[in-house]
Amino acid sequence: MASIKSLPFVIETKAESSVLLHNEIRRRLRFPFFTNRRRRSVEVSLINGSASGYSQAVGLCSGQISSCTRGQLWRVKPVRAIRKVSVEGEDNDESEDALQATIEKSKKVLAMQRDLLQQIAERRKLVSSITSSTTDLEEEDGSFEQGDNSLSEVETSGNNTVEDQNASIASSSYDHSTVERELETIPSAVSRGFSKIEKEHGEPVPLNKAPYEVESTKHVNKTSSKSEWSESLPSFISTTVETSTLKDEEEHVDLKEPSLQEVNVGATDSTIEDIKPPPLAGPNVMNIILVAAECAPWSKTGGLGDVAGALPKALARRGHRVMVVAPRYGNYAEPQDVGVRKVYKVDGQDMEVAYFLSYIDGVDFVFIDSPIFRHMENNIYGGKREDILKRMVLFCKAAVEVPWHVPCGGVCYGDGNLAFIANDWHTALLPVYLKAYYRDNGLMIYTRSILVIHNIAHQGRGPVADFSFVDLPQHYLDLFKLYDPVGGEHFNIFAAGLKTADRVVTVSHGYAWEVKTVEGGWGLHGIINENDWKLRGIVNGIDTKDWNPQFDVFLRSDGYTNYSLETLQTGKPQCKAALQKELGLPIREDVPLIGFIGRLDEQKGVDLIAQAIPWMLEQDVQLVMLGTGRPDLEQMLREFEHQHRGKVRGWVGFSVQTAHRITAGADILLMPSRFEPCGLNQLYAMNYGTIPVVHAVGGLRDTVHPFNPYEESGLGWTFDSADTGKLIHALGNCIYTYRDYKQSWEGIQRRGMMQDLSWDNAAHNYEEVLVAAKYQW
Ligand SMILES: Nc1ncnc2c1ncn2[C@@H]1O[C@H](COP(=O)(O)OP(=O)(O)O[C@H]2O[C@H](CO)[C@@H](O)[C@H](O)[C@H]2O)[C@@H](O)[C@H]1O
Repeated sequence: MASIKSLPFVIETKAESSVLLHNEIRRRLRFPFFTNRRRRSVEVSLINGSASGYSQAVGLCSGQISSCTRGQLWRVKPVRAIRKVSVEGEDNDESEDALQATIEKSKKVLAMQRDLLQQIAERRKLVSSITSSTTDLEEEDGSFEQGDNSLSEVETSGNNTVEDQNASIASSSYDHSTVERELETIPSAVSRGFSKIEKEHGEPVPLNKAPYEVESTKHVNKTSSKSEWSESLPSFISTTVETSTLKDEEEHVDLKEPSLQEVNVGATDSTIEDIKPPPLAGPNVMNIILVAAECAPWSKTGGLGDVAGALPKALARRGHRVMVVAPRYGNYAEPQDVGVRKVYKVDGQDMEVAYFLSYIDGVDFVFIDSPIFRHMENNIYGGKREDILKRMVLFCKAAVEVPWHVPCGGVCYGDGNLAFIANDWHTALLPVYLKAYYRDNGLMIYTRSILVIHNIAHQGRGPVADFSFVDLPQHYLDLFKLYDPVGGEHFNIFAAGLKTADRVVTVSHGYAWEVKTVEGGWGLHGIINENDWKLRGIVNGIDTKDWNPQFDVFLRSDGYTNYSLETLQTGKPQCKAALQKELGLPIREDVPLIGFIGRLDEQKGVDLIAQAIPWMLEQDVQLVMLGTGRPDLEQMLREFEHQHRGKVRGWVGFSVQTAHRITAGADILLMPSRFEPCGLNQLYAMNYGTIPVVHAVGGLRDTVHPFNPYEESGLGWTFDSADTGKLIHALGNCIYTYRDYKQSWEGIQRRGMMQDLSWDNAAHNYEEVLVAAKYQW
């Protein structure tokens, strides 16, 4: 059986009209689903005559071509393979040239169609998201603060699946005339297909798993299934033991999930196949597993949680099969126990893990459950050094094997065409385990690992003796050993991860440069420079659904309001008044309200704000600071508030709702970070029409272009060194513009809000890195 999915082809024919052409094609290609309903499986049009006397037609084939013999496929040449296919009975340069010209022409036409489709799909996405947000508005009453790991929030996201499918039609290359029809029918077609499978198999089969993907995954899974080689497992892997009381996971699949055959039958349902557009990632489609110690909205201490919650969805929108693996710190409402149990050895002790799964917005969210993670959501990186280390060891050991053990939509990911994305030192052991336990032993040989640096200041350092915790062959010790003047000779997990990962990404271009310097590399600059060839900076995006003033669920009560570019002039002042009221500050529209949100530590430059406060108090401004962290800085916040109640609020705590409300209600966001790998708050701020004043480092320099009053360009104010005087200078200019140059101010706001800050660009760049890793040996 030859299978071609939405593949452009060129066919040569003597048919003189499109009716005859269609008839000929129907005769030549026997389509199993070529019924009236699926007539558009083949779209063809006559293009021109060729030297051989044949006419040429270009078209798109989006069905499965079955039972094709060479004879039946005579003169049908997939465009991509055109150079390789020799046409029987014809070896003519001239006709090859003509054919080539036709291909080029058809490519251009297809590209134009794709652009058009993209525009249509984006508009439809916008319309449907506005509709869904209106619905949400009526239904929504949840809050992150109570029941933080909000079911309501996640359910809201879950609703987007259909929209996302709809949006990704952008990449479809159907005939233009069919586009409108396609778009009209998609939502209902999707939901029909979805509910049909759900009904048949009890559990939804993810829509992004096309039949051929399921089939190939099945194959991968079969060929790389652990059970096939478990007889000869090296001793260090055999620490993975299944508990005797538990069912084999294959049995579990049989009982709870549809069988592979059933999945195939269901998934090849013509309705679903009909609406499945080709993935944006094209032939680069991969299985991707992002592994992180936190993942919003379930767990979050900072930007890493936001990234783990949002980047995977953008990768899934490109057509990849994507999973996130995070520890299960609490009793999350949505993820369900998949019934699989495994045991891993950590520091000589057997530890059992369970897996909880939830499929949201095209992503499989898998949570690893173990007593050592439970109730740690407010203390993810807390406790004794050895205890943190043990948690990360267990997490990484279990995460590497998730693609073998956790059936998602009925089918495990398997280890072919697979890449892990590990994040920061907490999961930097994953690339090391992947190499030491598996690839060094001929297992998972097609699996790759990317390590993302979100913050190199935290490295998982300890005494060299800590090596005993990570349970690796002795010759791996050198990977972890690092000497620097501060720590002396020590054990360094980030160092080992950076050396072992196939590729390294950091979260902005500026920071990619900084980590190679003595000042920015925090002792790891040497290793990073040695591995410069595999380092790339990719600026973070933002979740434009969660962090969007138009849809923000935290702006729907207490006097706040949703607003957009069109309603900026009324909506934002309303949010400002609501914030002033909520915090007990004088409600004044004319006073510049300055916000700060972030961890209270050295990195965020809170001390610079502290030094600037006497100056600020001389101005007619209000200052609101939200953060947790170093006890002395927390105390400082409380004292500021206590001493200057009419002007300053210092909110010590972690409140997602308050963070959203400050972002909406403030006029100015202050980020005097000493270093900032990317920074998300300035991106959120710009999306809300709040003007950032930042120290131009790392991602802040990449993303906040300074205001130029002569050209009326730029997005905020920057200062070039972590110095209180410079901060005051920049903030002073900002306040001056706020007061005296209203039009310029509005221009900055509007430019900020009009940027495309979504994850889509970043996801495309990550894809390039993943593909580079895939083909690297
Ligand atoms: N008290 C509080 N209450 C509620 N919410 C709070 C809060 N304190 C912080 N937050 C939230 O946590 C996130 C912080 O993200 P950042 O990117 O600014 O910093 P962080 O240093 O944690 O991340 C690291 O990783 C990210 C992701 O790559 C990089 O952008 C960054 O530069 C790097 O330091 C934001 O969503 C913010 O609103």
